[in-house]
Amino acid sequence: METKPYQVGILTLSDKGACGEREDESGPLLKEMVSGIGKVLRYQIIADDQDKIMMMLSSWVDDLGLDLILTTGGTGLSPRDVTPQATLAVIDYQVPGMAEAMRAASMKITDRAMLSRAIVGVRHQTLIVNLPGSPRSVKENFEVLLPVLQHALDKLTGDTTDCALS
Ligand SMILES: Nc1nc2c(c(=O)[nH]1)N[C@H]1C(S)=C(S)[C@@H](COP(=O)(O)OP(=O)(O)OC[C@H]3O[C@@H](n4cnc5c(N)ncnc54)[C@H](O)[C@@H]3O)O[C@H]1N2
Ligand SMILES: O=P(O)(O)OP(=O)(O)O
Repeated sequence: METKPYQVGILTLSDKGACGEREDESGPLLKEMVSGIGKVLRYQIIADDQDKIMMMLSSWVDDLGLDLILTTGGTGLSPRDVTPQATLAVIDYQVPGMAEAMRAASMKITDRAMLSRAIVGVRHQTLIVNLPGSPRSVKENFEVLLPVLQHALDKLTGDTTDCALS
C-alpha cells in the first residue's frame, strides 16, 4: 500500500536544553526514529512552561496543520514537569491505549516507567504524543508505537478502508 509522507513536528521540553546548558539528544533521536513515517517540518527546544507549550502545540496544529507532533521531556513529577497538563489543555480527546502500551512495555524494563504521565491525544486531525525526556526512555517508549503509527495517522486523516485483520 502507498504510504503518505506525514508532516511531523518535534518539540523538546527542557529547561537546561532551552538555555543551552545541555545538548538535546532526544529530539534528534526522534527525528531519526520517525523518518520512515514522515518529514520533520518543525523542531524546537523550549523551556518547561505550560503556556508556551500550549501555544506551540496549538499553533503547529491550527496554523501549520502538522499530522504528528512528538514531544519529549517534562512528563514526570518534578514541579516544572508540565507537558501532560499542557497537552491535556489543547487536545480534543485522548488515545489512552497508546500511552498505556508505552508504559506497560516500559514497566518490563524499569519500574520508574510508572512515573511518566505521558499523554497521547488528538487535536483536530493531529496526533500529539508525549514521550519522557531521556534518550533511552524516548527509544524504549517510541519503538512501542512505531508499528501502529502509520495506521493511526491513516485513520486520523480520513482513510475509510476496512481495517479488520483477516
Ligand atoms: N522506557 C522508559 N520509560 C521511562 C524511563 C526509562 O528509563 N525508560 N524513565 C522514567 C523516569 S526515571 C521518569 S522520572 C519519567 C518521567 O521522565 P520526564 O519526562 O520527566 O523526563 P525529564 O525530567 O524531562 O528528563 C529526565 C532526564 O533525562 C535527561 N534528559 C531529559 N531531556 C533530555 C534531552 N532532551 N537530551 C538529553 N538528555 C535529556 C536528563 O538527564 C534529565 O534529567 O519517565 C519514566 N519513563
Ligand atoms: O532541564 P530539564 O528540564 O531537561 O529537566 P531536568 O531538571 O529533569 O534535568
